[in-house]
Amino acid sequence: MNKIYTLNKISSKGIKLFGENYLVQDSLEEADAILVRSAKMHDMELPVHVKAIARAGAGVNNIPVESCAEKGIVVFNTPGANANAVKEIVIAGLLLSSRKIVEGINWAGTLTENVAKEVEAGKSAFIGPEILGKKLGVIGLGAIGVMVANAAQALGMDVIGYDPYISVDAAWGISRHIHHALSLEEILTEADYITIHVPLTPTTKNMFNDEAFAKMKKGVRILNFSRDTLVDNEAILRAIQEGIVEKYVTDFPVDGLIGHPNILIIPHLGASTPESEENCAVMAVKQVKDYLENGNIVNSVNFPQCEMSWNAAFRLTIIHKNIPAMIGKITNIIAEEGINISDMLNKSKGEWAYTMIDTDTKVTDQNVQNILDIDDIINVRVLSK
Ligand SMILES: NC(=O)c1ccc[n+]([C@@H]2O[C@H](COP(=O)([O-])OP(=O)(O)OC[C@H]3O[C@@H](n4cnc5c(N)ncnc54)[C@H](O)[C@@H]3O)[C@@H](O)[C@H]2O)c1
Ligand SMILES: O=C(O)[C@H](O)COP(=O)(O)O
Repeated sequence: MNKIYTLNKISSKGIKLFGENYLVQDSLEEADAILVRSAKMHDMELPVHVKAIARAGAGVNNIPVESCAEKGIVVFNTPGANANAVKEIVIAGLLLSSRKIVEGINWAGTLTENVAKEVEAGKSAFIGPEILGKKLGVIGLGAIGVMVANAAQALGMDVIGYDPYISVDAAWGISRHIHHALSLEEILTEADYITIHVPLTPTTKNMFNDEAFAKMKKGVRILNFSRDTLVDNEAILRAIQEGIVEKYVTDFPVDGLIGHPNILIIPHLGASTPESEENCAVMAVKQVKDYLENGNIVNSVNFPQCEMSWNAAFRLTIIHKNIPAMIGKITNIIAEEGINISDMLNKSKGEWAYTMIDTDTKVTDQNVQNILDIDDIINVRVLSK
């Protein structure tokens, strides 16, 4: 029986897919895998029985990805599974940043008498420009950025996108009407609206700082549905004060920004639709099951994509450092006991590698230990059909 610890509430549509050989629990005790959304895991002790963590969502900055790799814990996410939900809220954010809809609704809610007359007399305080024909800069053209760029272009915006690491799949999906910016500077200096869709990493942290705001057009509207600290909050407050930023729409409430008239704060609702919660849960559960049962790795952020059809009786999966002569050392141990390898796959990602070896005869416990004893082997699992 595999045990799964759910650190956040995960859609039941996904949980049901585990089936009867799994126990889904709200404790870490003997857990083989953890399902998580935004819960912070950096201070968690992860015991040796944890083999996998699946983030039902995109951002993995809440998970200690590198130290998990060192412990042989495979971390998964669910690329694209919530992208449409985020695209829709970003389009709403674009309109809210422009038209004073929230401000107008709040004001109308305060009226008590002669409401129709008061509305007509007071509504001119809530004028805001149309987005048609305005220039939108999209930073990060991944699953979300591409969808946002295409949707904004379909609404009549002039869209420029910037992503120096764009994937081939994302490039295929982008409308030919989107202008490809060759530098971040181009977006910062030209756009009337800027939306940011990059992961939070040490290099993207505070990407929007004083220097970046100084390059922007006066009256620019900024949308941040990616992560709080991509934007330096002190710097954006200064940019608002100086009249550079007209409106900041963010999905990340933090101290110091609440209640500011030029800032609209949404309580991290980007992925909060039934559809995306289900998509993320289903994808996360399928990936964890496939890893625990078959050893396949799909959509990991710390280990390589590694999938192999399984026709033999046994499978060894080995997590190790990506260094020379490792395969030879492992296969020598298996060959010593006269076992034939019927299929094998080895892939690497950065400093980590993963090897799958299928055999019809079970590798003895002693030889599994001998493999484990090789320097830079992190863990070995023996799976049987
Ligand atoms: N508000 C929400 O609820 C919500 C929901 C989903 C995702 N997110 C956030 O949005 C981020 C993006 O999600 P996604 O699904 O599009 O991820 P993704 O991995 O598909 O796309 C990210 C893109 O950013 C690009 N990129 C990385 N560094 C860059 C840089 N310095 N300049 C320009 N481009 C850069 C990458 O090449 C990639 O194409 C996530 O990491 C997460 O933090 C928020
Ligand atoms: O990175 C993500 O997928 C989003 O920030 C969604 O977070 P959530 O699953 O906590 O809503």
